[in-house]
Amino acid sequence: MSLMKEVAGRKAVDYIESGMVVGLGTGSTAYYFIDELANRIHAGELTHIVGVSTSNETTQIAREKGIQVISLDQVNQIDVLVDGADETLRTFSGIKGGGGALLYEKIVAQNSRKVIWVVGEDKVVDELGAFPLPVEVVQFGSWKLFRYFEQAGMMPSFRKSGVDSLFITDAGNYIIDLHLGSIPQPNQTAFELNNMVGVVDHGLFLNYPDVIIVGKEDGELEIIER
Ligand SMILES: O=C(CO)[C@H](O)[C@H](O)COP(=O)(O)O
Repeated sequence: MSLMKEVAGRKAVDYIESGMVVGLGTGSTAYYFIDELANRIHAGELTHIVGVSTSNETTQIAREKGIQVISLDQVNQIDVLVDGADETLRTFSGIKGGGGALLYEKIVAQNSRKVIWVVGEDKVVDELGAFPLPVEVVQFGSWKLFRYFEQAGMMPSFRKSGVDSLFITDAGNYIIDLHLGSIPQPNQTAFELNNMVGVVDHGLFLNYPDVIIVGKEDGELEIIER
C-alpha cells in the first residue's frame, strides 16, 4: 500500500458529479479512485454514475465493487477520466502503459472531456524516459521491429508475463519496452513511432491531462491544473 497513491486516487472523486459518465483508469493508483467512487455511490452521495473502463482488469474490479460499466461505443462522450501514469512532466505530458493498458487508456482519454492523472510524487519528473517506454506492436513481424529498435540503440525488451511467455495486451498485441534513459524530444519520438508499420501505439501521452493530482509521502496533495 502506498499512501501517496491512495490520497491522490481518492481525491479525484471530488471531480465527479452525479449523472456523469466516468472513465476508469488502470493500475494501483486508479484502483483507489475506483474504490472511493464505489464508496460514494453506495453511500448515496453520487447517483446515476456509469463507468467506461480502460482494461479488462479494471472492468472486473469496478463491477465487483458494484459500479455499472458499459462499453465506450455505448456513450457519446466521457465526462471525466481518472487514470494513473508512470512518469509525468508538470507540463501535462507523460509516459503510461506500465500496466500494459496504454492503447485502451489512450482511446478512452481521447474520448474524454476532462482527463485527470493521479500519481505519487515519485512519478513527477523533469524529463521523460527513465521509465521504459512501452510500445504496443502487432504480433506479426514483431521480431523485425525488435531488431530495428535494437539496431537503432533503443534498448528494447519484450514485456514478459511470467518466466516463459510474452505479455499479451487486452487487444491481443505484444509490448516492446524501450529503455531509452531519456527522451529529450518526445514529439519527435512519438512521431517516429506513430509512423512505423506494426506499431499500434506507444506510451507517450503528450498534452493529455487537464489536471494532475500528486499525492505526497506525508499524505499532502499538490494539484497541477492548466
Ligand atoms: O498506464 C498504466 C497502465 O497501463 C498505469 O496507469 C500506470 O502504469 C501507473 O500505474 P500505478 O498507478 O500502478 O503506478
